[in-house]
Formats: sequence, structure tokens, C-alpha cells
Amino acid sequence: MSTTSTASTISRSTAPSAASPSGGTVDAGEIARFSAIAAEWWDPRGKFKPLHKYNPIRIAYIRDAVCARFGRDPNGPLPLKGLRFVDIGCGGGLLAEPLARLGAEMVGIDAAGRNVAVAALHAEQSGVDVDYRHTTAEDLAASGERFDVVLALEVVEHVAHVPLFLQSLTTLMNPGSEPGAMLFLATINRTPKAFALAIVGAEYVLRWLPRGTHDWRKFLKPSELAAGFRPHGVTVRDITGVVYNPLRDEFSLNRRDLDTNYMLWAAGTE
Ligand SMILES: C[S@@+](CC[C@H](N)C(=O)[O-])C[C@H]1O[C@@H](n2cnc3c(N)ncnc32)[C@H](O)[C@@H]1O
Ligand SMILES: [Mg+2]
Repeated sequence: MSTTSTASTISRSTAPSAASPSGGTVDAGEIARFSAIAAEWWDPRGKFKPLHKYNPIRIAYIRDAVCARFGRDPNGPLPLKGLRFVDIGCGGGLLAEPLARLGAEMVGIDAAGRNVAVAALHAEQSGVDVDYRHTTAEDLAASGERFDVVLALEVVEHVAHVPLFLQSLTTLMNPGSEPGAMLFLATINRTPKAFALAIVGAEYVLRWLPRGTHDWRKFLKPSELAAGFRPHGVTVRDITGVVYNPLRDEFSLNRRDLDTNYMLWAAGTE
């Protein structure tokens, strides 16, 4: 993991774009879109319905991979106890809360203040301990805080500056974590099939998501993520597709089909 070039150095040296006047990872239009629907985060039939459906398999994937690497029993009580997690782009906390219940010491950050407020209220009402903060990955990375597990699920396709975002995620991985910090990422592939299913299907036919939620051009191929991690000494260790079965109305892992939704974890190059 590279600690030589800090996120703050990069953000200063990057030309500001229309999407991100600061030159950072925040796309103001994206943040406004998520803020506008923040009240719906915990409604399983609302605008985040696909995330609710997808959530149990994401939680199981993370729990099992972390337990395998850190030598924990995934079925034991509080299997993630003692491990420091950060959930980048945590939204309403759909991921942060269940992982905190499994024992993770959880920090959740989001660039949208309304999301953080909704997440914090829900955690309080549910009696779950999550440290929610309104900030960005690059600012948290620059602050020097480090984590055993870094999560960024369904976020990279919404950021303004992908190289800075990926660098910030790798910087947040604690170099002192044994046997080595993990980084989890989930996103949508840039394929014709993903255009048909994730945009036409989910936004126009099923109307699961508001139109304009996703921009196909911002989707990333697994090879592009791997190339983005490589300069920071981080390698993809596992990758799996996630497919929706309309007959069963459920998502499941499919290691042979990375064409639409996929999840991966990465760690320091050995
Ligand atoms: C599709 S939601 C995913 C939420 C959560 N990770 C989950 O999977 O349940 C994307 C989230 O990323 C946040 N976000 C977008 N760009 C961000 C950035 N540059 N830094 C931090 N959060 C960001 C949005 O505000 C939104 O809450
Ligand atoms: Mg998305």
C-alpha cells in the first residue's frame, strides 16, 4: 500500500472538473440525487429495494471472507469483534448496521449529510453502535485513520474522480493489520448486458430505481479496478458476479457471470 503520495497531494494537483469543482471525489449532482431520497433508505419497498434484496448476500460474502482471512468462526457469536471497519459511501447504513451487529467496530462515512443523519437516527433507534460521519474518503485518508477492513459497495460508479477514490480506499487500509487489511468493492460492469439489465431493466422496465440513477459510462470493468489498485500495492484476491433471478425474485452469487453486478475483495500484494 502506497503511503508516499497522500490523497491530499493528489487532490491539490488535480484539475477541477464540472462534476467536482473541488477536484475531489464528490460529484455534486450525485450527492443531490441521493440526498433527495434519503428518507427511503430503510423502506424495503422504496427506492432502495434492490439494495435490500441484495443485502443478505453482501453481508454473508464480507463476513465469510473476513472470517477466513482473520481466522474467525463465521457462525460464532460476534465473529467480527475487535476488527475496525470503515464503510465509505454508507448511505443509510444498510451494510454498516448488520456488520456492527456482528461485532465490527464500525465507522460509516458519506458525502451526503442527509444520509448520515438518517443512518445515525436509525442506528440509535435500533440500539446499534456505528460512528457515522459526514466526510469523504480522501479527507478521512488524509486524517491518518486506518482500518482492518475498508468497504465501498455501490459507490465507485457514483464518484467524480475514480483514481483518487481508489487511492483513498487503499490508503485507509491499515498496514499494521495482521494478516493484512482487506478492501471490499461492489459495482456494475460496463457491458452491453449491464446496460440492458441494470439500466433499461432496473430503471425503465421494473422501475426499481429512479431513471438516471446510473450512467453506463461510469461503470467500471474488473480489469480497470485492478489496474487502479495496482500502483498502490493492492491486488484483487477474489471476485464474484451477483445475478438476479426473476423467478425466485432474489440475488445470488455466480462466479462465472461478472457481466452485470460484481463484488470483489483486495489486499496488499504479496
Ligand atoms: C448507491 S449508494 C450505496 C450505499 C451503501 N454503500 C450501500 O451499498 O448500501 C451510494 C452512496 O455513495 C455516496 N457517495 C457518492 N459519492 C461519494 C463520495 N465521493 N464520497 C463519499 N460518499 C459518496 C452517496 O451519497 C450514496 O449514499
Ligand atoms: Mg449504484
